[in-house]
Amino acid sequence: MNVLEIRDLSVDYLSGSGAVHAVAGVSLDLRRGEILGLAGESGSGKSTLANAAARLLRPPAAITSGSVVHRRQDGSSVDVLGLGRRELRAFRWKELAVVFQSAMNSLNPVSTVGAQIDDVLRIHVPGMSRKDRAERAVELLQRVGISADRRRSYPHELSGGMRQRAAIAIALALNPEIIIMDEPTTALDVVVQRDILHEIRALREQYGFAVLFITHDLSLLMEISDRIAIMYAGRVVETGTAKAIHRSPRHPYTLGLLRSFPRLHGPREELLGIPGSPPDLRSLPPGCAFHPRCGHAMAECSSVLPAFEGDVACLLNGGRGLEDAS
Ligand SMILES: Nc1ncnc2c1ncn2[C@@H]1O[C@H](COP(=O)(O)OP(=O)(O)OP(=O)(O)O)[C@@H](O)[C@H]1O
Repeated sequence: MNVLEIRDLSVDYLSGSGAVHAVAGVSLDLRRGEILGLAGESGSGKSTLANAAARLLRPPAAITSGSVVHRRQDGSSVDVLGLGRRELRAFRWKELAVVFQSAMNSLNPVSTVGAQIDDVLRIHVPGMSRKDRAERAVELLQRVGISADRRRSYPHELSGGMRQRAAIAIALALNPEIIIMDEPTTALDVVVQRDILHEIRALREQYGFAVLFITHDLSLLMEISDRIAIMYAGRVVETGTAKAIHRSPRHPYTLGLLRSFPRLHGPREELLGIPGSPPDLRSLPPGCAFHPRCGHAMAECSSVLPAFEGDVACLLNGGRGLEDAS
């Protein structure tokens, strides 16, 4: 069952030199309780897509088409793009929370982490006593591996990893069904990063929230995601279980991404990278936007836009993409 359904979503950044089509007709489901990884090179539209789903876009960004629907556990649903300001305030934190790349951007520098959790609880759970809020704050911090006495710390007094944990604790405060994490650990060193990611998985088991997890690092995503969606030039070009994407990527771009990151386990392989650079989103090449960089491109790839069929948008092998990439 889905908890979030994105349908045919398009987002432009309007600028003097023409509209940047950052997200172009994306349809994507986030299933209840899953960790869905969203990967793609810088500029492929991952953050724009996530921010649109969380209603965090600001001008010059404009949603030009599509819908985002949150399906609640009780069977009711929320038209996210149609929410008014007041409804939006209730929706955020309670039903959907976001953790950003830099915890410094999500945390308030002049307030202790305990006070910030308290704020969320005070505003959203009016009947909750001060004592219960304090207890809940301690419980949340402990859940993410921060000791109770740290609740009196200001963000600048914490390490980068601790700040990120604190941001996650705040996101968990109201038990949302959806958490969007935009490169939440990118700024951290690899060991801290992996610790936090494994903790997110453990918390997910406990609380059952679904995560839309964004990073450009596919090998990291493989470790923690149940399913993965790959974006290129504003479109989702492949989706699949982490296992399937790892074993047999169908889109040549996915294969290129896989080969551009060192593996965390297994034999060392030469890193190949993807030749060329992503296209200008103001004027995409005709056909498949990846064709100028694709080692498998056929003549028709430069004129026919591949439809997203099954799990992949690629014209190879009658629309099935790569048959065997191993
Ligand atoms: N405020 C803006 N005005 C104009 N263009 C923008 C703006 N913000 C983002 N873009 C463009 O939209 C495209 C998608 O950006 P987005 O940040 O969503 O990609 P991303 O895949 O999340 O990249 P990254 O991994 O670098 O965050 C990029 O080409 C970017 O330059």
